[in-house]
Amino acid sequence: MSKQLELPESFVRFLEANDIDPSIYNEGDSLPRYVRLKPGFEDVVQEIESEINCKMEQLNWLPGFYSIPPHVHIARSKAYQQGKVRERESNQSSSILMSKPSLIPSSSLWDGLFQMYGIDAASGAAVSALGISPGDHVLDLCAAPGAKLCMMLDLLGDKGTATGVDVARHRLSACRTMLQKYGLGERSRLFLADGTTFSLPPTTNLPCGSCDEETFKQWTSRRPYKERKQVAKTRNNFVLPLHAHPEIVFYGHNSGVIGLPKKELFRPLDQNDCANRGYDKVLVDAECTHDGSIKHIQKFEQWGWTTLERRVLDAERTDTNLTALQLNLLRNGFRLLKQGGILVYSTCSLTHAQNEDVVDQFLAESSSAELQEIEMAKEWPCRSGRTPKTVRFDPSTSATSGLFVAKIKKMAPEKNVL
Ligand SMILES: C[S@@+](CC[C@H](N)C(=O)[O-])C[C@H]1O[C@@H](n2cnc3c(N)ncnc32)[C@H](O)[C@@H]1O
Repeated sequence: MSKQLELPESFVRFLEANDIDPSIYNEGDSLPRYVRLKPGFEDVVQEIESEINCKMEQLNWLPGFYSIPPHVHIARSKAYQQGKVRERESNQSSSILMSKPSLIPSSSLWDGLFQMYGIDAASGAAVSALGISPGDHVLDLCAAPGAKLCMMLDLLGDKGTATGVDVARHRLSACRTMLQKYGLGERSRLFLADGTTFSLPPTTNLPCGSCDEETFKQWTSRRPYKERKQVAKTRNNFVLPLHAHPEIVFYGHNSGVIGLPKKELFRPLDQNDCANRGYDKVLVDAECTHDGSIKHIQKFEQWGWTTLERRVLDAERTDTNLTALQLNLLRNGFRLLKQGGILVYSTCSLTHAQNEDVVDQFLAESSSAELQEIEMAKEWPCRSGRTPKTVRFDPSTSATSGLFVAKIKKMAPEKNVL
């Protein structure tokens, strides 16, 4: 039976003000968990099932995704932990690993288990809406901790690049760890930067510096003394100070960074250049109040409801700031998009203020932005948002976490009619 959550009065008031039914938070225990398998690993489902000791139900509406019972925590499962030990002791690769040798990062044998990702199906749908093809240059403007970025990289395969941006250093470090853990770092770059002002193009050009210019060498976690000093100075700033320059915190071998002159990487895109040299796909998975993420809200029972008041409601109280941030992230993400490129705006809030209102305001001011029908959404367990063509995953009907998704295309700028 689902557990009744004792929501604090202030949160209930927030829900009422935003027309959100508080009873959705009682569903948390019955919502399934979702996992995604790296492409090419579909044939090892049975082996993984016996590892985690439960059945994985394939989703017929989202390739590569499976639901598992709510109580199964993959990372904490006995099978998972024993799997590690067994591999270490016997020093032999399991059949899971043996079956796809080319896809497996070489760091350690039991990394094979890391070809399975914990990611909600609604989040997977938002990434699918981008329609990523191998060879695209993709930008994730609010990337950390990185579950969606990993999926974007898997969709790119061995062509194209992914650039992840986030304003929180500790979250971006977790994102870097995740990319490395899953062996996905090769084509990615991570920047600690403000997504509302980030302006660096994808590194699609060949290095063009003269020999005496300082160029990027192979990425190493060891930073030069000058950089370490700089980082130490800002260590207590969990979030990047306003107007700070972007800092590159990771780049992979095939991300286009190695061999590039340092000043070249940090040369911003010219306003007029974006349409040609911008990104093919941009995800703006904006900072929000997270009220649609039932499991996230449930966690405050352990963390303490005062933490919820601080993290969720304070953010909401500074309402204009949060929605202004979302609008500015959307504006900048769209600016960095190539002509013909696709942007997806998503949040895990169920409020109209952070979703339809933001998108409507953006569309009203951007003549080259066109809201697109998400064709594949016809198969998704979602419903239309208040703005036609946008979609919403409602936890009570979709059996996923709550999510709003809007897909926007950059059209040719309208000619001035005299
Ligand atoms: C909803 S989370 C993103 C989740 C992520 N897309 C994923 O799939 O793991 C929102 C993120 O936005 C980041 N953020 C907040 N303000 C930002 C800004 N101005 N620029 C870039 N990132 C920002 C937060 O640090 C947070 O990591």
